[in-house]
Amino acid sequence: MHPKALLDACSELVRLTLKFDHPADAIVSRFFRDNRGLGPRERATLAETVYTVLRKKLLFDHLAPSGSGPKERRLAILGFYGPGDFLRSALTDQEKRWLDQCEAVKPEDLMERHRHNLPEWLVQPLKDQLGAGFWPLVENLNLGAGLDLRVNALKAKRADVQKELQQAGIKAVPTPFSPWGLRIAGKPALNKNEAFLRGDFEVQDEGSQLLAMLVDAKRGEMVVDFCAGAGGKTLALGASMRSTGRLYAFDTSAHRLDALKPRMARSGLSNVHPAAIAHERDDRVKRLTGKLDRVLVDAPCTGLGTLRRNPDLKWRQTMAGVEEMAVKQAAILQSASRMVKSGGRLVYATCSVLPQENEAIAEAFAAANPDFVPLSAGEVLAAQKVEGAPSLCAGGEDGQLYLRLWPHRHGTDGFFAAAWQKK
Ligand SMILES: C[S@@+](CC[C@H](N)C(=O)[O-])C[C@H]1O[C@@H](n2cnc3c(N)ncnc32)[C@H](O)[C@@H]1O
Repeated sequence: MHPKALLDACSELVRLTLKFDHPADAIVSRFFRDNRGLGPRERATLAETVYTVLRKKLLFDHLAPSGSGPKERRLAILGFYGPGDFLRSALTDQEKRWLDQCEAVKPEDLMERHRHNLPEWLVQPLKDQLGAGFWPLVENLNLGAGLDLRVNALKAKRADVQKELQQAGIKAVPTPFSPWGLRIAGKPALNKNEAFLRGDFEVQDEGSQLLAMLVDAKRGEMVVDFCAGAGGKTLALGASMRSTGRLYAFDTSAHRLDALKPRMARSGLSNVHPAAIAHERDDRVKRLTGKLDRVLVDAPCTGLGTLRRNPDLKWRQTMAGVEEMAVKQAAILQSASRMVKSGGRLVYATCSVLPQENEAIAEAFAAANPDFVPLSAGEVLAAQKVEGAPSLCAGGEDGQLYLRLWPHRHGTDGFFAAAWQKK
């Protein structure tokens, strides 16, 4: 594609994304579906340009007014993903001079907001938690996320999958904490890979794998994945149960559960029972009162732990939205907890980094439910020989009560999890 045409396409995609009426990944996928002639390189340029604009929106909004032409074009020029001379061949002389000026701006001369590119309401909660770690997080969020795989322990060994990928020209290294994880450099297409089609692995962030380890579902047990969605964690739980026992995958979205079905077929699991529920107090839930060995509540959340891959979320969420979400999270956790049997385990998890969705929910639940005894996430993971388990945790007297993962510290998305045992 000619550089000018590619820049025009980038500008159009930036324009569509900045309406914020749908998630950026959905808008990008739709754009690709509508423009089937785009090659892999052009797609990469388009997607990365849009994601850079979303990541650095405050800075680019600050620089854009000094240029001319449609705003989305100026933003696409600033965020363009690709060689500088390729981009410059699409620009007018005036645009080239403007871009030179923008590139000459030194970070130290910028205001703080133009360096962190975060909405104000999100800055303080992050600074309060991270102190000096705030800026390393900011830098990490700009790098984008890697690609992690979870090897399906039911079907394959990690070393064998690693070798097979290597033979297919894909370099993968074991993840540092999860015994099932492989981390891949770049973003190779995997959906036609033979090992993938055989069900030997799934794409899953190492953080999600660690959540499944915290649940530690065993052979023959009765387990519920309460907010199963497309079943990422369901599949990990099913494999750790070695496809025995009974694993219910509940979700209010039948549409999301539908996406679990082909994954289940590949995985070889025969113990998974997906079921759409109307809400968290559904009759299905009531019928299982006191019957479950393990219940995972992977609660709906703001997703602010996934900003590396979903940078639009910081512009699509608000503090009012967080508060609304917290009410829902508390209600789901309370209702799901009724299914746990005496001696059983309850795990509450989010992919958010905000205490309002995490510690606050866990603390309020613990205070209202003295029959649930908090478990130390650090101890649960150390018992499964997760290396450096305490470094993955925070909270409680010994700093090991909750699983608390951060992109800049652990190379995963941001995750929180709390676990309890029912008396
Ligand atoms: C964080 S996502 C789950 C991701 C999934 N566990 C995975 O690993 O791929 C949260 C899910 O909660 C579901 N949900 C929202 N409200 C719910 C409710 N009241 N009861 C059960 N599920 C709910 C959403 O449809 C969404 O799929």
